[in-house]
Amino acid sequence: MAGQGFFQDILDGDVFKYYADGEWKVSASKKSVGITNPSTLKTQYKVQACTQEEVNKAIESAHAAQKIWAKTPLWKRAEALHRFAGILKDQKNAIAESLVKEIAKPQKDSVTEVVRSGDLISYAAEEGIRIMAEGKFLLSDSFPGNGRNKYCLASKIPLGVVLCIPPFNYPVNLAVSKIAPALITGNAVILKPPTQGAVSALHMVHCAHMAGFPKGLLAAITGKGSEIGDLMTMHPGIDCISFTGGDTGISISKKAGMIPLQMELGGKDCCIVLEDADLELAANNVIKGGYSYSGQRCTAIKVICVMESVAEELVKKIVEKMTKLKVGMPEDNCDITPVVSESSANFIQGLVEDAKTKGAKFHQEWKRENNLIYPLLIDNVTPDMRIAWEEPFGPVIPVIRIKTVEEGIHFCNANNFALQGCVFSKDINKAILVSNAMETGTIQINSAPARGPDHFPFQGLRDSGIGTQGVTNSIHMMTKVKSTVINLPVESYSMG
Ligand SMILES: NC(=O)C1=CN([C@@H]2O[C@H](COP(=O)(O)OP(=O)(O)OC[C@H]3O[C@@H](n4cnc5c(N)ncnc54)[C@H](OP(=O)(O)O)[C@@H]3O)[C@@H](O)[C@H]2O)C=CC1
Ligand SMILES: O=C(O)[C@H](O)COP(=O)(O)O
Repeated sequence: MAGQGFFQDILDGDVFKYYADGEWKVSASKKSVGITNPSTLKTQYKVQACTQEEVNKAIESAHAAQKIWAKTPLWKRAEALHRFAGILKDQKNAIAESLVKEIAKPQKDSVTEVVRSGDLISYAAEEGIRIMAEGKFLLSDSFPGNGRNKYCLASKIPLGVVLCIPPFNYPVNLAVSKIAPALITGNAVILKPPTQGAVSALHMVHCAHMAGFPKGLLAAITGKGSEIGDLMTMHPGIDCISFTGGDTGISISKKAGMIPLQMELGGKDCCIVLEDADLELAANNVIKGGYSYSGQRCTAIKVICVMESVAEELVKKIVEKMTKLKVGMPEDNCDITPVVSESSANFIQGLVEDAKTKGAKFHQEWKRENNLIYPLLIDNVTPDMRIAWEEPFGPVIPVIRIKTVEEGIHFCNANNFALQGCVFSKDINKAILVSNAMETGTIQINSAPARGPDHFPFQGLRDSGIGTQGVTNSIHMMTKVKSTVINLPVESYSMG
């Protein structure tokens, strides 16, 4: 049960506390925010609705703690992160339970998310030591007109306080993907968990608490993003924002000050299937890459552009494999579980109805039971249909039949989103040419799009984000350069 046993300190009655100054606290607001279980439609958990004063205080404490943390030896920082990772993985089943109940993630995927998060933390600890231990030594006479009378020692230093805002679909993994790089580089962290996913995130934070970080270094402030989000993203005490989510990120980028931003937003990942593709492989990847977690992944396949000569055969294979998808509840490890909210389900339904009205071919009947949407493959999709361009974030995939490869590349590049994509072909040379033409952050050749493994660079272009994630890139992004120049009275080689 959430908030029990190892986690008993984080619960106050039926409301989970927020975390600041190294303690679990009850907000002065005396208000809470309900978290609806997507499967039961009932309030599953409640979290504190924190106040502006509590936001201000947490950021103030974070700055104080960060000064001390920045002076903590790198190996000690790494040790604390390894402890955090170990405790988190020990608690994988308890945290998985809250993931199942607040975001309807299948139980097996929920456990995987927690284990993957522990691995990411440990990797960040080691990668961070290597990166932060290295600086740069420059000689002045390497630039024309200069003698060798200046030695420049350049090193990486922390930014200060990093605001980490993860989304509902990975409230643990996409939180630690921000928190771990921030901490190993000597920053403090303010975490604003997604409302749906907040309890899982708070359980993760308790593992960090038990690992023994300095008081105030990490805070978890709960409350609706629409209510306290601006307070945090526009706060003068925030030195960096790392955000993953929807187009909220675009509005945040317009409000934030002169600070480094790392934004990973939506995606419309295009799957181009060429005539020489291994269609069995392609079909298997559409199933795995398009329908897992009910398509609620920014890297999910969101449109298939298949050469018309092989379209019938590919569609037949996909449709047949779709019949094997288990539809039901996350507790039963079903493949297709309820989407995160009624509003999301309604949005998906809107896209489907639009496609129906405009003449798309449905290979399955539309079926919805509350937030549970049965998987659909919508064929003969044309550019006038919304689903050709918009991100359903649900178990619904459009198929566009193309006559030329260029048509597929056009669909990929004409979309506002540009996160990932994939191309299936047995000819690696052809696949590389197509990959190079697809203007997205990542292209997978002969496999479905995916963010993992988590040390790979991961970036969105256009409306899919700014900056690059992936452990190494996040570490670099959460630092700035400090130069110390030693000025010699004469050229350093004057003697001898
Ligand atoms: N790129 C990706 O990996 C993901 C993309 N998405 C896209 O986003 C859409 C909506 O998903 P959702 O998770 O609701 O995404 P949102 O962008 O609405 O929320 C993402 C995070 O931002 C917070 N937030 C909301 N408003 C503000 C604000 N004004 N200032 C600061 N933080 C804020 C949310 O908190 P709160 O929950 O309290 O609102 C949540 O923690 C999806 O349909 C999908 O298209 C969603 C998830 C992952
Ligand atoms: O934001 C998301 O949805 C995730 O970055 C996708 O990660 P995954 O490819 O590992 O599911």
